[in-house]
Amino acid sequence: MSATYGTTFASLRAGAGTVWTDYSEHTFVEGLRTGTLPRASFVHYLIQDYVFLVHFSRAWSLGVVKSETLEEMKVCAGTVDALVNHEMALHVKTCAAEGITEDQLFGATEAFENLAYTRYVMDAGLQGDFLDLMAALAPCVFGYGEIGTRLFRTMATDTPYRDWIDTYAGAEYQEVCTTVGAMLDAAVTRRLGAAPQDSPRWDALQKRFTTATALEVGFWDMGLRGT
Ligand SMILES: Cc1ncc(C[n+]2csc(CCO)c2C)c(N)n1
Repeated sequence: MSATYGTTFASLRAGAGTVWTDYSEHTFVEGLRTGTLPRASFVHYLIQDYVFLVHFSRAWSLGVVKSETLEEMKVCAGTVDALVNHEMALHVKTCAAEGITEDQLFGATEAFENLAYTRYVMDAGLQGDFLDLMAALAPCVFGYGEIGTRLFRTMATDTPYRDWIDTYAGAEYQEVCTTVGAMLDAAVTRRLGAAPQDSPRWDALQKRFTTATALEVGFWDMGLRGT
């Protein structure tokens, strides 16, 4: 499954070891799949995730700044557009049904796990180059792609979280993952050559990816906790 998102992701995913499955098979994810996740946890997660996406849009915008090719720029700019003008709409729609307005979402107080993750990613990009930023962004993009695909195949037919699963399993989002995966492979080859794992930079990139994956685990934990 991960192979369809490119070889860089496949290597980083393998390098993250069990942290990857702690993320992609988290109890929160299992609750979405079976439908047993408490509604309050889901709504709490969505409110936090809205704020998360605001900051991820800023991080992808930094990707435009750090791009070295037009293709990199197009993918980053396209992701900012998709996030700000489309993906956040799922959050707005679901929260509106709970009586929560978009202004309230935008002004929500961030949980520490949320703050830690988004600012870690931003700092990776500010301190490093395009690859440092992409290594920190990658678990989010491909992880949700992988989770969406698996949940779509195995979900309980009556799970109330079908909209969420459909969003990430859908062709539109899967296409985003494929495009970002191809862009990432090209970006890595351009900067590190054909054997990137032999590069002195690889360990640092793997560390960024694994840390961002662990921060995804923390984000699910925060969602489950519901506070
Ligand atoms: C905690 C958390 N992690 C990942 C995603 C998924 N996601 C975040 S930005 C984006 C678009 C491409 O980068 C996608 C799919 C999320 N919503 N919340």
